[in-house]
Formats: sequence, C-alpha cells, structure tokens
Amino acid sequence: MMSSTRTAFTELPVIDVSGLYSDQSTDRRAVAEALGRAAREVGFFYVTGHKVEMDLRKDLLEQTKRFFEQPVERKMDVYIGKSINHRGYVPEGEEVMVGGKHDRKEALDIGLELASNDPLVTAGTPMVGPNQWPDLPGFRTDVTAYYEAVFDLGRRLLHGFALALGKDETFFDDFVTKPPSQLRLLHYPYDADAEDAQGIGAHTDYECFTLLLPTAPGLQVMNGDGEWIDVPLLADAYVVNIGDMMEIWTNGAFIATSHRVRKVKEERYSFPLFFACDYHTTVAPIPDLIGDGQTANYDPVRAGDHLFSQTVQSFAYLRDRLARGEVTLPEDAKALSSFGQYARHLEAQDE
Ligand SMILES: O=C(O)CCC(=O)C(=O)O
Ligand SMILES: [Fe+2]
Repeated sequence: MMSSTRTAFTELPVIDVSGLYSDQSTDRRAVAEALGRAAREVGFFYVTGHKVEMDLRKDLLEQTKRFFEQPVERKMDVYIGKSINHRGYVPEGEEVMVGGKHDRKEALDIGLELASNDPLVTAGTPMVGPNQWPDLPGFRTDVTAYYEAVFDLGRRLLHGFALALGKDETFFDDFVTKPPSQLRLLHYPYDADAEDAQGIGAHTDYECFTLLLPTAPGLQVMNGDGEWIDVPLLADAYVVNIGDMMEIWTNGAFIATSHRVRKVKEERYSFPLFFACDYHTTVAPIPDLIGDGQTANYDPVRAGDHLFSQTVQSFAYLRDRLARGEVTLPEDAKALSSFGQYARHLEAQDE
C-alpha cells in the first residue's frame, strides 16, 4: 500500500543524486529509492551531486543582482501586468498569499520561451508564450543557459520519481513536453526596520515539484506536527520539494509540503524552478497507486487550470483582470492553500 507518513521531521534529508547521471540502472534505482522515501516522509529534501555548473549559477546571480539594482521605473518596463502569459517583473505587494499579509519580496518571472506563433500560444493557453526580457547585456543568454541546465536536472528527478513509484523511468515524459515551468528570480531586500514583515507567506507549490537554489537562510517548512522547521543553507545543494500535482498523482503518498520565507536577516536571492507538466494534462491519482481497499483522495484536475487559478487568485493585476471580466477562473478552481500541512494546521497560522 502506498501511504505517506506525515512525520514530525526536524531536518531535511540530503540526497546525493550523482547516481541519476549513471548509465547503470542500479545506480539510478538506488537514488530513486532515497527520493521516494524523502518524498513520502518529508516532501522536502536537499539534492547534492547534481551537474548544474557553478559558472551558470554564478552568472544567474550576477544578472539577477544587476536587474534588481535598477530603478523601479526600469524594472517596470517589463512589468508582469503588461504580459498576457504571466511573464515579467513582480513588484513588492503584487503577489499576495493566503492571509493577505504583505510579502517583502520582488521577482522576475521567466518561463519556457515559446514563440507567439506556437500552436499552444495561438490557442490562447494561459501561462505559455514569450518572455519579457530586460534590456541588459547577456541577461537572456545567461538566464536561458541556467534554465536549460536546471530543467535537465528536473528531468532526471522526474525519472527518479517514476522509478520510486514502481514505473518506467519515462512514465511521466509524455506529460512534460512544453510545460509552463517558471523560473523565478526572487529578491528579498533586507530592511532592519521592517519588524515582522514576512518574505513569502505560507503556501505549497502548484506544479509537480520545485528545484530551489537559495543564497541565504530564511526558508522554513512545516512538519507533520504543524511546526515550522528552518532550512539552513547547504553549499551547492538544491532544495527540492513536492508540489500539488505529484501529491495528486500519488494519491497523497508524496506530500506537497507547506513552506514560507520569514523575515530575512540579510539580503537574499533565491531561484525556484517550478517543474510543471503540460497545461492540458489531466492529473488524477494513478490507479495502481491507490492502495487496496482505498479510494482516490483527489478529484482529477487539469494541471494548467490549477496553476492558473492559483495564480489569478494571488496576483493583484490578475485579480483586477478577473474583476473586469478579462479573465475567468477555471470552473473547479480551488481556493488558495488547499494543499499542505498548513491547511491542516491552520491554528499554527501567524504564530
Ligand atoms: O525563496 C525561497 O526560499 C522560497 C520561494 C518559494 O517558496 C516560491 O517562490 O514558491
Ligand atoms: Fe514555494
């Protein structure tokens, strides 16, 4: 039987994934087993032994600093509210998580670059299409190179998760061809006067899983007892967490863990790559992952609808478009924060 054990973990597992790059299937299986255990017991873990080169990560950070150092008027040249596919600059206060508290963060949202004449784009699919690139030398090249490298790591993890679920490595591949996978460049400014400001409010991620590269501590994840656990910085490691889609596919065996960034003690940058499946993928518990005598714990959702509806409900410019009738919420849109321990431990809110 597949079941998750929502443990009262106090630290995150560390998984060396170098075996995923091996051409020996026993090496890949050994990593997959560790991935499966961490995904079931914690839903959050460090990944070491990856092959995303240091130079790519360094260039990404440098370009990001250059972007955010610009005056706000320059950054607003690529304001996300100018985009029809949710790409661009997210100023402070634009994205509001459940609870409505103001986040001290700004972001630049980048995604898989699809041309405006791509059939998926001409069909009016939300969240896909071209990026709004800032006019900074080398920015697009460096960020694209990083995107491709971290996406390759994501693809290997996807294969590992498939193995961990007793499937062929390529089981999920048909669902990941032109995914609305966002790379966020996040900046949390340090402000000594902002007493109880939060970095980012509690949430789960809406996609399959996330590969996060942080530059400073500040991230916290909620354990099975509803306690916030610090995620210290581990040099060169990624922090990977399960998102809502993997939780549904596994009928809750893999856990989409709630997390947040509290008030930061230093200037902080972080880079989540949200590894999504294609917009039109219907995600439902995989029949043979539903244990004997158990039923499906989740209704089917269209992956893109879930991502889009959560995004519409949390971004000010999209809520305005909704109010003006320019966008509509998918029919079975879930409220914000429907997944994760946070929803199950609401009493721990704002402690
Ligand atoms: O900055 C971080 O460490 C986490 C960011 C995050 O959770 C998100 O953007 O979904
Ligand atoms: Fe997140």
